[in-house]
Amino acid sequence: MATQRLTKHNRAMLASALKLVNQISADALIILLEGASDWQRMAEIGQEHEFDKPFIVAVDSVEDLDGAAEAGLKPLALNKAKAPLLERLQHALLEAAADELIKPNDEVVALYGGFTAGRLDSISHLKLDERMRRLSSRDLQSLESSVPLKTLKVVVDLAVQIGVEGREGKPVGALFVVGDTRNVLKHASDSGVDPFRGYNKKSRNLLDKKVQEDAKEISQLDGAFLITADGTIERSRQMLEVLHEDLNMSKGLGSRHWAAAAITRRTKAIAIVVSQSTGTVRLYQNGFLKMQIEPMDKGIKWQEISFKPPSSGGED
Ligand SMILES: Nc1ncnc2c1ncn2[C@@H]1O[C@H](COP(=O)(O)OP(=O)(O)OP(=O)(O)O)[C@@H](O)[C@H]1O
Repeated sequence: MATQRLTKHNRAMLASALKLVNQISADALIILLEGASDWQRMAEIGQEHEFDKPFIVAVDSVEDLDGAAEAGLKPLALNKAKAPLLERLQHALLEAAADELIKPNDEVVALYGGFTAGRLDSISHLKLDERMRRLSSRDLQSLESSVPLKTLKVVVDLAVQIGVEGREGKPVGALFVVGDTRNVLKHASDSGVDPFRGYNKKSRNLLDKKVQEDAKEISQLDGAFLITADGTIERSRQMLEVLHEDLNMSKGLGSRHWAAAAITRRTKAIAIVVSQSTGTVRLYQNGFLKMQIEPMDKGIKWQEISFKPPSSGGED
């Protein structure tokens, strides 16, 4: 377990950051830490400054956050231990937005160690822009699907990772069809040996990090993943056979994207596709493109597509 001591220096920096939030009427404080800290003492320093805004503490591992919520802080697990500082900071903001701790256009004060290990030596005043909206789980909620938000977020995050990282230095595409699995199965057939078949449900659940890593490996193979609403991989390597005739798709999208849109037209499933050529993640529902996420350098940006019903012969 990693720790970060609340030294005299770190306490003084925390006090300055809290004062700054109050002085400039910022909306939240986010502290990037190297590990577990004295959460109780931190919360007390907050109280001493009459701090009543979101007090977010971000560390890499969820175990290090034990007791933070109980102390009245807002814990965030980043799982980004080896990433450069800016990426971790960006990720923390994105996660905080996704958890709706901060909002688009909010002003946030960030406290972190930029130069020396163990020392909170830097304070930034950040103005969030509209881009944050793209990360809100509200976008996923607005889909009004019977698939729980938790499952959708996990699959979208996994798809984004596949799009950004690829596999063994090569770009990889993927297709996840989530929910309404009974009906989706009527349009699916094996495209090869399914490596998940025969395993118990627990070892096929995408909420488990290990299973996510397995899915990344298998995404190199042809075909789609069929995921139940609770996140279980019901099948992988599935070829979907669905009629495309009443779909309007952007030019340049190939058969994987057509299959994704088409299956959501015929069933209540949501399809999440990673394009092998661009790393872009697209989410389809009812045959329509509902969300598009572009990979940007190492970070991610969410981009909401405004919903436009197709006109005859037009494009989506
Ligand atoms: N009907 C389908 N069901 C499941 N998977 C499919 C289907 N059609 C294509 N795929 C998968 O998509 C892969 C790429 O196909 P294609 O290049 O036509 O898709 P694309 O939409 O252009 O996607 P990309 O942007 O990733 O290239 C195929 O090798 C196959 O694994």
